[in-house]
Amino acid sequence: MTEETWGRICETLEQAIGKSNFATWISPLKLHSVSQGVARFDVPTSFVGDWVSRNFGDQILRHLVRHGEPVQRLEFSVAAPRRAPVQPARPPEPVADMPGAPLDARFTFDSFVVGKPNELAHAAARRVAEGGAVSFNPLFLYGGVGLGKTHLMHAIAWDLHKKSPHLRVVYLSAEQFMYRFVQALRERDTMGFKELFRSVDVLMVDDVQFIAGKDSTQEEFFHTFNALVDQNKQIIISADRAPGEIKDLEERIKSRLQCGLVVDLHPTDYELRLGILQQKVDDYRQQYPDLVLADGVLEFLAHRIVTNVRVLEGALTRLFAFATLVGREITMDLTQDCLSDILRTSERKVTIEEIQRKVSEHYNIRLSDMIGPRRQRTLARPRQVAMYLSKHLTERSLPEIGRRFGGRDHTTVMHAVRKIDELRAADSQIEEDLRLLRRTLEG
Ligand SMILES: Nc1ncnc2c1ncn2[C@@H]1O[C@H](COP(=O)(O)OP(=O)(O)OP(=O)(O)O)[C@@H](O)[C@H]1O
Repeated sequence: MTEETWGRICETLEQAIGKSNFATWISPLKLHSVSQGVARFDVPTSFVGDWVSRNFGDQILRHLVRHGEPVQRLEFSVAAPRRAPVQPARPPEPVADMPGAPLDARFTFDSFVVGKPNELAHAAARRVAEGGAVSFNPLFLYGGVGLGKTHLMHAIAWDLHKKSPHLRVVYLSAEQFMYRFVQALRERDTMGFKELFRSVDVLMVDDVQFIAGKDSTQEEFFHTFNALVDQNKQIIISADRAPGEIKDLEERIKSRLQCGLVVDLHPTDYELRLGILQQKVDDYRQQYPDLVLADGVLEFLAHRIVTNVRVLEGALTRLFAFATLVGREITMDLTQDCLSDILRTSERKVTIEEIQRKVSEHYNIRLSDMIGPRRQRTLARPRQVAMYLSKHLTERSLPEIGRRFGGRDHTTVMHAVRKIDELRAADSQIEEDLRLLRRTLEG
């Protein structure tokens, strides 16, 4: 199909669905190809693709057929990443034959919001991005889903590219590493594979937990790792958990991964979520200055969507798209309507029973002692911790919490909460225990 035909179809569509809808949804589509009954379009985001497919798919299909195109199906794929808030000055030239995956232009240090939960990871990433002498090798970033590990790795790569364009910086997922390795095995070119990976200056492998249990890939990864460390080349690794906790990962790899700096990206807190939302809004306003957002909407979202940043971003994108589509200001009502499914699944549903179970596991006491009458310190302290967490992570009242802890009085719960607050300030072990427990419970 020619551009001209698509142009004519667009004119008809614009009349049918109105200027504003057309500008929001159809203009961003780029016809990629029509072949074997499938018309393929590039879209700026998967959200736009889904929306167009659901709301305008039939109309587009009808028009294509009316213009003589034998199309039975439409396909939308994300062509280029969304515009970055601050674009890197110049995208890096891909190094010929390098095995890396492309970098996302949005994932830069400028667009990374720093808060308490990620400040250490951010500082370490910045340090590595400065280049120069390798101070810790590898840098191992870990944390739950969607907390910014990939973002930081890409940011390092962008910065290194900008500062030292000659450096061979390679970013890829552990899955891609395995895929390349299997391909090399199939083509009997493992030497080529080894040479390629050993010639990089900076290697970043994302989601390394993927190679756990995959014996020969682990073996190859281990040798690549050692060869690069011996040459004093920087390695950056990410995973969803600490090296020691990755099941089925060889011990020697675990210990290698622990040799450098291991940093944890903690689950986001309210302030960080709000900061990220504010940054996205500022970014969006550059494109749509007329965006009207009622007071309290961002605070509401930051409070309610605690799962991960990806979900938070998705919620905001949907809200923007919806508001643009219907030409309405983003009010609290619109937010609740439009995001009801996300809000439902993001509700924090920690129960007192869960807290009791996790806390007794953590302190290695019996669950029955959590609610039982015994009062020695080794049992009373975990019980107080569990009461404290029940107060902070559930909506239960003090009397209700007391009842669930073996029928204790609400003043006992109050005392426990106060006691743990005091201990937190004085005893870093308690603070660390609480951090870990919160993380497992909320994660
Ligand atoms: N601190 C932050 N500031 C701005 N954006 C963030 C931040 N943390 C995460 N994000 C955004 O959240 C999304 C998910 O982040 P990312 O892909 O880096 O997560 P991840 O930790 O690699 O997760 P996964 O383990 O699922 O791959 C990205 O769009 C990223 O830009």
